[in-house]
Amino acid sequence: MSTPVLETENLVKVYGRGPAAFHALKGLTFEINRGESVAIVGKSGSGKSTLMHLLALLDEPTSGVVALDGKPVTKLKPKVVSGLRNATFGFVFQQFFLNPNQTVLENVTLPLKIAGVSKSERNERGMAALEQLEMADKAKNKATDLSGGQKQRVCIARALINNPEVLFADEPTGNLDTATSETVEDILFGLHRDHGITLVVVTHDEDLAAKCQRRLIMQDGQIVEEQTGASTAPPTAAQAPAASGEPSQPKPATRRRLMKFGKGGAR
Ligand SMILES: Nc1ncnc2c1ncn2[C@@H]1O[C@H](COP(=O)(O)OP(=O)(O)OP(=O)(O)O)[C@@H](O)[C@H]1O
Repeated sequence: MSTPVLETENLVKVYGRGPAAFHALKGLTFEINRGESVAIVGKSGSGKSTLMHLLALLDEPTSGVVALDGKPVTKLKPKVVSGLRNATFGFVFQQFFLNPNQTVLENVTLPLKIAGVSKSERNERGMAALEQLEMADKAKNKATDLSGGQKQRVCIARALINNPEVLFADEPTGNLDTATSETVEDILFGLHRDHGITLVVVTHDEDLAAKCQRRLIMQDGQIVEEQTGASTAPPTAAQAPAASGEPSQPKPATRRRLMKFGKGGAR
C-alpha cells in the first residue's frame, strides 16, 4: 500500500492583513502518496502556485499543517526546513532560473555546492546527471547558449542532482514548443515510472495534467474536484479501477481523512 510522502491539514494561506487580507488557500486537507504523479490544475489565481510553494516548504502557511513523511514540518526551525527541502525536493520551473554567467555543469551542480560537497564529487555527479539527460556534451557551454528544451533538460538535471524523493514542476513546458514539450514530459514521466520519483506538476496544460495519475482541481483557494486515472502513465495498485481504459469520472473532492495532526499553527 502506498504511504503519503506529503500531507496537509486545514492548510490556510492569507496574504496581507486587515481589510487588505486575501485568503489564497482556504483550509486544504489532502495527501500525496509516495511514487504518485499529481497535477494541480485550475484557473489563473485559483491558488496553485501558492499551494505548491507551501508543499515544497518554500513558504509558510498562515495556519494548518504540512507534513513530510508523516512528520509536521510547520513548527521546525527555518534552517532545519531548508535542509529537509534541499535533501527531499527537486524543482523545475517554467522560467528555468539558470545562471547565465555559469556553465551548464556549474548550474547543475549548484545544489551540491550549497550543500558543501567537494568540487570533484560535484563534477562527477553533475556529469552523471547530464548524461542521464543526454546533455553531457554541453557541460562546458554557457547556460544561455542552449535551446529552450536543452535549458529545461539542464534544469531537470539540476533538480535530480540530490536524488530527490519529490520533483515539483511549475509549468515545466510553459516556455516550450509542442515537440520539445513532449520530450520534456517524456523525461519527467520516465523519471516517475522508472525511478519511482513522486511528481507534483502545476499546469494549465490539460494534456500534461491528463498524464498524471491524479488531478486536484483548484478554484478560489479550494480543491473543488479530484480526478484519478492517467492517460499514459502506468496505473498503481491504488488506481486499479481506472487501469483498464480512460481516466475515471471526476468526483467531488469530498473525501476527507481524519485529522491526524491537530490544530497546527504556522511555524
Ligand atoms: N504575495 C502575494 N500577495 C498578495 N496576493 C497574492 C500574493 N501571491 C499570490 N497572491 C494572490 O493569491 C491568489 C492565488 O495566487 P497563485 O499565484 O497561487 O495562483 P495560481 O493559480 O498559481 O495562478 P497562475 O495560474 O496565474 O499562476 C491570486 O489571487 C493572487 O493574486
